Amino acid sequence: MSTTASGVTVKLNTGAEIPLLGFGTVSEHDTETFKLALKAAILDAGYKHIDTAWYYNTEELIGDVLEELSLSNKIKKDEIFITTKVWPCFWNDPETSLNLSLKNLKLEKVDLLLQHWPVCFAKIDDSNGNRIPVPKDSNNNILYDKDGDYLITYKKLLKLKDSGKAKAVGVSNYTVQMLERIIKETGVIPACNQVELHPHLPQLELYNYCSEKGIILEAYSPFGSSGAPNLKIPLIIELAKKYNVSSADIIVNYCIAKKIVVLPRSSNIERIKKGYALINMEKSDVDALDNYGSKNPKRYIKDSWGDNIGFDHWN
Ligand SMILES: NC(=O)C1=CN([C@@H]2O[C@H](COP(=O)(O)OP(=O)(O)OC[C@H]3O[C@@H](n4cnc5c(N)ncnc54)[C@H](OP(=O)(O)O)[C@@H]3O)[C@@H](O)[C@H]2O)C=CC1
Ligand SMILES: O=C1O[C@H](CO)[C@@H](O)[C@@H]1O
Repeated sequence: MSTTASGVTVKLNTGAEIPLLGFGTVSEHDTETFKLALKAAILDAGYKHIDTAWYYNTEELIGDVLEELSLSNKIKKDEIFITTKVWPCFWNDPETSLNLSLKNLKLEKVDLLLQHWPVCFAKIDDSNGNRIPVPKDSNNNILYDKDGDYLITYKKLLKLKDSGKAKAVGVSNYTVQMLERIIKETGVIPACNQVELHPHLPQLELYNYCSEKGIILEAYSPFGSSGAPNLKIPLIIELAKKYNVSSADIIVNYCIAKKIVVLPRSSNIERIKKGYALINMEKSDVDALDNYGSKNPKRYIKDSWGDNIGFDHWN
């Protein structure tokens, strides 16, 4: 067993290993800060998994860093597990989205391709021919495609897997009901479902369903997103004292103990270099964290298109 969180893996239903710790790549910073953070994550903290998306506008920077590190023989590109995602404005042509991502990333294939949200936006290009990520009318209302269906996107993703450009395909922001529908209609179980998940939102019903079906759950916004509010939860601070680690280590290990892929983000080089300690968290502590979040569920990512999915806990 590895002694650092970056070395622990779990098997996808394709048979491929996925590292349980992945580097989140939403960025609120300039391009140089982002690249330095990513280099520290790979070279100092030993990250072997990067989570990105066409929507984040960081794919090209990731591609540059991977190219630089591989040309200087510091890494081999195929040692790093790469996930990218198809945004809802590409719901009906995910191949276009994947091709753009591969060009940005300077790769021939990705390890995992996810449908980013089970919603379908209208396809509108700007005057330069670039797809508008979130199309809106003059009243600022999002324009959905009335003929859209997330099942169509999933079926097209399965074809992309057959083409070899995506080694595995999965979904993101799916409910149990949505998973049941795509599995019933296609007979194919997605490799993973990436959702908001942390001790304030343990998603136990989804966790039990995915465990039973062999779908790997991935936890986004583990720290509660910008400002990391989850690090201040009293129970987490208490457990950090008990194990003599940081609050961030407790959240990462809560996920690892449950075999949930965890995707923290940071731009702070010192923090990134430190990585996350791997601890043997007692089951009673994992259960206590589950219990905390089940009693006080809190969702931090409240994108308005989530309304269409029927997410609860918008408090
Ligand atoms: N599929 C989807 O729809 C979604 C996927 N994601 C994925 O999940 C990733 C992570 O989620 P995200 O919402 O970005 O946020 P996180 O929950 O990872 O939190 C990021 C924040 O935590 C801070 N932080 C990190 N470590 C520490 C620490 N040790 N002490 C104090 N503060 C800390 C960071 O600040 P600092 O930079 O200063 O360290 C930053 O402000 C994304 O980057 C993306 O890859 C996210 C949202 C939706
Ligand atoms: O993946 C995602 O990141 C953004 C910002 O958190 C969110 O809108 C999207 O689902």
